Amino acid sequence: MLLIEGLGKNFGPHIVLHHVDLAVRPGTLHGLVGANGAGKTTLLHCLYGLHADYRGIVRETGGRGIRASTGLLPYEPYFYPRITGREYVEFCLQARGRPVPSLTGWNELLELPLDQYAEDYSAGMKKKLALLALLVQNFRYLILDEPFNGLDLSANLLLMEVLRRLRQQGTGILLTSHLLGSLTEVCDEITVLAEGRVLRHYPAADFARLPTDLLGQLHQQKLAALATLLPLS
Ligand SMILES: Nc1ncnc2c1ncn2[C@@H]1O[C@H](COP(=O)(O)OP(=O)(O)OP(=O)(O)O)[C@@H](O)[C@H]1O
Repeated sequence: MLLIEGLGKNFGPHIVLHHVDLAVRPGTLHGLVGANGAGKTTLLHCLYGLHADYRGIVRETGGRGIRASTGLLPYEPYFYPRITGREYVEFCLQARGRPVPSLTGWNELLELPLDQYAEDYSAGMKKKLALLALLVQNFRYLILDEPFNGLDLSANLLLMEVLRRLRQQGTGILLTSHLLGSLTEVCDEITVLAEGRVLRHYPAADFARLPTDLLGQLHQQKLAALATLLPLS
């Protein structure tokens, strides 16, 4: 299990995360939602070890360490100039000392032009390429920052099915998204983050309440302003 206990993080004087607790269990899909700037990406980066200067505890309970067992899909994957898609995946595997398997099977699904330069890919193709580099590695845990963002409709549906099957195989997945419907479709639990604090953890049985809760809790002031701008007749 990936465990976050009492996580706090500042950027200078700005407190971005306040004592956050969260668990990613094997064989479960855990969604993380929150407004722009709520601290989702910062939380994922602390969990993966991209920030070291946080408070609290972040650990993998199996003893293998988070980096060894976890793959991260960044919000905006970066690709070095003048490397092809295939070379990018090979680089990711070699950096971890892993053998490079055939990419054919997964790429029949993702349909990427692997011998073209990755920097010339569209935004959606770049996301698929970063996903491909994760999918060929059989991680025990995946941390996915906005995985649906930029993907077309069929790729989104395909990704949801991939996530369901990974869960079935025991992979623990933490993912952020602004697409609440996609999260409620696939997740086992959803955590709502607001201004760096956990507002509430929702088990699947409570998902039906999420849209109303989010509108009420996160946007009370905005709903009042909207009532002035567009009053209900
Ligand atoms: N490197 C940084 N230096 C200073 N402030 C930062 C840095 N990274 C993030 N922040 C601030 O931390 C806060 C949380 O940012 P974060 O990217 O974690 O939010 P988010 O919930 O992922 O937002 P979004 O939904 O827009 O992606 C924001 O106020 C942001 O400006």
